[in-house]
Amino acid sequence: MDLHTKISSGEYSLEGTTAIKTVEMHTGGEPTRIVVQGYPPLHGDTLLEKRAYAREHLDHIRQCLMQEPRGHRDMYGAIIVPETEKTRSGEADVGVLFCHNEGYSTMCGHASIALGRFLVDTEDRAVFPRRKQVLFDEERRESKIRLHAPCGVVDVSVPCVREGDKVRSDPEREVQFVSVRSFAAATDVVVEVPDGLRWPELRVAGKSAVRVDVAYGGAFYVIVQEKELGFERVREGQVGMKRLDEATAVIKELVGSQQELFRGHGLAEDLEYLYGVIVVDDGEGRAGLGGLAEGRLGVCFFADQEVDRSPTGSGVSARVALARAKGLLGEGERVRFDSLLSARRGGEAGAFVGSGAGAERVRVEGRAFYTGACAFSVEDEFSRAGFVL
Ligand SMILES: O=C(O)[C@H]1NCC[C@@H]1O
Repeated sequence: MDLHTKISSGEYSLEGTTAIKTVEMHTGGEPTRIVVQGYPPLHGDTLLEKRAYAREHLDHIRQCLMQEPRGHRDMYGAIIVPETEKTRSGEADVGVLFCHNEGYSTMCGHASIALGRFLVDTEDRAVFPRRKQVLFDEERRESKIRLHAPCGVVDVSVPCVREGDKVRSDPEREVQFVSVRSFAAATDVVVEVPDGLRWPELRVAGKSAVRVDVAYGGAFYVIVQEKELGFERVREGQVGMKRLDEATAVIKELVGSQQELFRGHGLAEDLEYLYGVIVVDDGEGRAGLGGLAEGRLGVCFFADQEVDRSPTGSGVSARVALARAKGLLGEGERVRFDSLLSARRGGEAGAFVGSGAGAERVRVEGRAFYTGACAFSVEDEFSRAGFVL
C-alpha cells in the first residue's frame, strides 16, 4: 500500500513507505529529534570521519529533517552511531552525531541529557547494540552510558527505576553528564566593532569595542556580558530577540575569524572553530555566581543563529570552566544556569545546574522529556531538501 492509499484508508502508519523514523524529546524546551530508523550507514573509521561523510554525502537528510516543512530554523537532531572507533576500543557504549540548521556540531549537552534517557529506554538492538552491557546501579538507581560525541567521550548518568525485570529512565530526577575537558581559551579579548557593523545600543553607549571571553566545553563559545553589548536587563525581556541576534551575529563573525583563538589547545582540527555566542547577565562576573538560589542567565546563539531554548549544556561547561579559571567559582560549588525560557517561567523547570567535576571536567544536570515520535516521508521534490523562510 502506498502512502496515499494508507492515508485515504485511515491507516496512518507509514510502515513500508517512510524514509526516516525519529523519537522526539525536549530538554528545557530545546528539541532533540533522535533518528532511530532509516538513516544510511556512515562511512569512515573515526567518528569525525563519519561526521565529514554525513556532511559531504548525506546532508540532504539533515536538511530534510531539520528544515521546514518537517522542522524549523531552530530544530536540533541526533543521529545515533552504533559503531565508532571508541565503541570498538571499549571506551564508549555508543556514538552520536549532532545536527542543526547549518551542519553538525561537536558537542551537545541538551541532546546528551535527552539521549541518556532514550538509550536506557530503547530495546531496539539495531539502535543501541550494547544496551544490555550498560549496568544499572541498584543502590544509586542510575545507569551510566559512555556517549561518544565528536568532541570525545561524555559520561552520562541516567536516573532509572526498576519495573519488574525492566529498567526504565526516571523523568522525575536529573540526568547528569560529565563532559570532555573544558577550559577558558582566551579571557578579556577586546573586539573592535567597525562603524558600519555597530548596532544601535552600542552606538548609544558610545562604544566601539566589546570585551569578551572565549571558552571551550566540547565546542567553542564566546561569552559576553550584556552590558558590554550596550544591553540591560535581558533577563526581564528589555532586549528584543532581533537586537540580540544582530549583536551576536556581528560578534560571531569578528571573533570567529580570529582562528588563532581556537588553535593550539590540543584538539582535532575539526573542533577548532567558533560554534556560538552566549550573552550572559551581570552576575557572571561575580564570585559564587549566585549558587542555586539565583540562576545565571545565558542566551545562546549557535550554528546559523539558532537560539537555544535550554541553558546549553556545552555552554554551561564552557562557562563553569571560565568561572573556575577566573577564580569566581570554588571547587564543588554548584550553580544554576537559566535560559530565557527557564528564567521567564521563574523556576527550576528547564534550568541546568553546573559544577566542576575535577580534572577540568564539568558536570551538568538537567531533565529531558519525550514529546512524540515521527515517521517522515518525501512525496515531492519541493519539500525533499527542506527550506527556511
Ligand atoms: O546543550 C547544548 O550543548 C546544545 N544545545 C544547542 C546548542 C548546543 O549544541
